[in-house]
Amino acid sequence: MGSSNNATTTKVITGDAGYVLEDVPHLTDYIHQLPTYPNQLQTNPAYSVVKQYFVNTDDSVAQKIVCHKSSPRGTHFRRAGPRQKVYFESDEVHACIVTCGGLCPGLNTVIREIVCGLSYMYDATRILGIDGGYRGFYSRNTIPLTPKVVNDIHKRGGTILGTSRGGHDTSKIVDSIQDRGINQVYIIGGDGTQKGASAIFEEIRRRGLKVAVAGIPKTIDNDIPVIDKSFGFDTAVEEAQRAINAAHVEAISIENGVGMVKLMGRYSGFIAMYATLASRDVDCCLIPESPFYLEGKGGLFEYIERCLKENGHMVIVIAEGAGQELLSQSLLAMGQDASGNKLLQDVGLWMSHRIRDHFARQKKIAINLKYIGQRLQICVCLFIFPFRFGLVTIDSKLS
Ligand SMILES: Nc1ncnc2c1ncn2[C@@H]1O[C@H](COP(=O)(O)OP(=O)(O)OP(=O)(O)O)[C@@H](O)[C@H]1O
Ligand SMILES: O=P(O)(O)OC[C@H]1O[C@](O)(CO)[C@@H](O)[C@@H]1O
Repeated sequence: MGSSNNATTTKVITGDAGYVLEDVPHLTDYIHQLPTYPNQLQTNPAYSVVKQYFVNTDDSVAQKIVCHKSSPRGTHFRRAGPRQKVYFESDEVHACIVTCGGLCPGLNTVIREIVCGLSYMYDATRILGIDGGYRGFYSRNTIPLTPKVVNDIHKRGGTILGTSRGGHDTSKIVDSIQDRGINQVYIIGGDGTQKGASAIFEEIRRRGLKVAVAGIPKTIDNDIPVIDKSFGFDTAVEEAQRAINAAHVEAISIENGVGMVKLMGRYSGFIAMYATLASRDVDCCLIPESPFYLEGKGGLFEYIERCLKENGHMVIVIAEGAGQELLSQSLLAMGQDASGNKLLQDVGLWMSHRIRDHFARQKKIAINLKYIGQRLQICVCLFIFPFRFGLVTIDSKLS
């Protein structure tokens, strides 16, 4: 097998029949002859009885499930999970957890499982919470975390650690990690957060520190191809259906009722699509991936007219990133948030006005449109997926 390291942290390892492993960086890349220790779970009856509990060091997961017999084996990623050998002894572990970016159901459950997993499975006793996202590393006091502290947090929404956008100062963050003697950093957040995590790891590598960095992907949108499902997505879809139900009730209760629901989804429409498919009350689902237009043949207005003539009511779901290109340039100039993300217009509200105006001008059908601009009530937590996320990450980081 050949291997190459580029300037960033991606390690690409190639093998027979076009096998490609896009690997994650590891402490051993820059600290050679790092001692290993037997994973103590091997002697724990709860885990040792489970056949194949431990992940083989060379296990990888294929990016694409479907392949042709003559096509190359394609890109693979390293499989997460517990290894037989670990690089940290229990009493050596000094971990910290930080949450960054927007909220997502299940954040507290992930925090809880990391703390309980490290404590009960690996006997770690020093775990800190970083207050208020990345900037909390250098501007706030830390929060000591124990199983007792996190016992009930999965019943609460949001993140007990707080979160923020912006404020990523790599050098100050790594200074803080170094000064506090932290050697495992668990970072929960979206794509911006993971870019930040990568920058932190690069600085740690540059300083030659024995500090493991674990990025735990948080996307309520479920838009990461490699994982089956991201935590919070199911909750979001369930909540979305409640909004759709409300819109449906509004629509069927009045002549030519149109219920319009805006759902989360800046760049991807998975929440909108799944909620639509589950509900069966939605007549039209607009998502960022699929362009559409309003006027003329095949346009949205024509479709609304047809639905109302056929059924007397209709429900429209729109993901918040859909149709942004239809808004005028002056409306689009909304600026950026502290992390540099483009701020979006309320496309649902804009669309509601356009639909009302169109039918008022046309004078053929008197529509009654109710708009539900649903910002998810992020107070519901998931149990199953966050639980698994927490554990797999700990196991992978120790090894
Ligand atoms: N390219 C980058 N390099 C370093 N840090 C970054 C980068 N992009 C974003 N960050 C930092 O990551 C944190 C979170 O980023 P951001 O606000 O974009 O949320 P996110 O992780 O993408 O989550 P969400 O999906 O909720 O938007 C911020 O503190 C931001 O400063
Ligand atoms: O309102 P905020 O904080 O910008 O974040 C909302 C957006 O974040 C995302 O979840 C992306 O992570 C979008 O789908 C969502 O619309």
